[in-house]
Amino acid sequence: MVYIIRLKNISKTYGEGKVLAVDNLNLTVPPGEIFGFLGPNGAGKTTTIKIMTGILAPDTGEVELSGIDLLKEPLKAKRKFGYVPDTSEIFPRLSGLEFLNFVADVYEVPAKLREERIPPLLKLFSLEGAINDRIGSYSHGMKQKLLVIASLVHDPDIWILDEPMIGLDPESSFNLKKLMQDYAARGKTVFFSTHILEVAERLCTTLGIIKKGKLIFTGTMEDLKTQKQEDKSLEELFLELVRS
Ligand SMILES: Nc1ncnc2c1ncn2[C@@H]1O[C@H](COP(=O)(O)OP(=O)(O)OP(=O)(O)O)[C@@H](O)[C@H]1O
Repeated sequence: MVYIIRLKNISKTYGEGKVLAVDNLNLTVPPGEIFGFLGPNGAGKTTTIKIMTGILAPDTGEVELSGIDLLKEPLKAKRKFGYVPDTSEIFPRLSGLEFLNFVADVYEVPAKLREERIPPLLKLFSLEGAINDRIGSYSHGMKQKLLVIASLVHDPDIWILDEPMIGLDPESSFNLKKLMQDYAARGKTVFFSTHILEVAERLCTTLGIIKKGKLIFTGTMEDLKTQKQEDKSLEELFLELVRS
């Protein structure tokens, strides 16, 4: 089996070892999946995503993205993914377009490809009219959409999003979900965290559930129903799992 994302024995503590945020986590994702990462508040989702994207170093363990060891070859591995963080704090003095060009410069995206990729995304998220305005004047949702577009300028193999639907209006949220599906249909991989279980149930091809830093389930919705021997909604099964 070929995996595009592989986390091996990842552990992470905060506060000089007092808080065990991620506890010996193992996770693999094959290409072409839409992987939904679920778990209660404080379960370790953001910490795992920050480790997966090289923002935080794990105490122990290995991260492999597209076959590249993130800890040994960070720059090479970081080219493989686009990342949408759970905060939308971006340079307030830059215009939206300056920010997108800055990101495209970092990833060395040629002008021709920028011209191909950026305008359709601006149109999709209705940002064309604001693209020359300073980011400081944007609403939370507009910043979020700009970050989504920025994460795709280099057309990465892996798209990692932390709580991406928060603050998006219904149309933008719909467009984002469609974009995720189109992306996976091209054989690429989407990994995102969410608390919106209806979205996860409809959109994800694989689910991962984390509780107190441990992965307590990975598989399809069907696998979850089989494991629990119950034909219930994801919401009901999820609550049963995390309460037990
Ligand atoms: N910088 C930090 N310093 C100390 N503890 C932290 C820090 N960041 C996270 N934690 C703790 O680590 C644990 C995991 O947090 P994390 O943010 O990864 O969870 P999460 O699943 O993303 O939660 P949420 O759904 O609320 O966003 C929690 O107990 C949290 O309080």
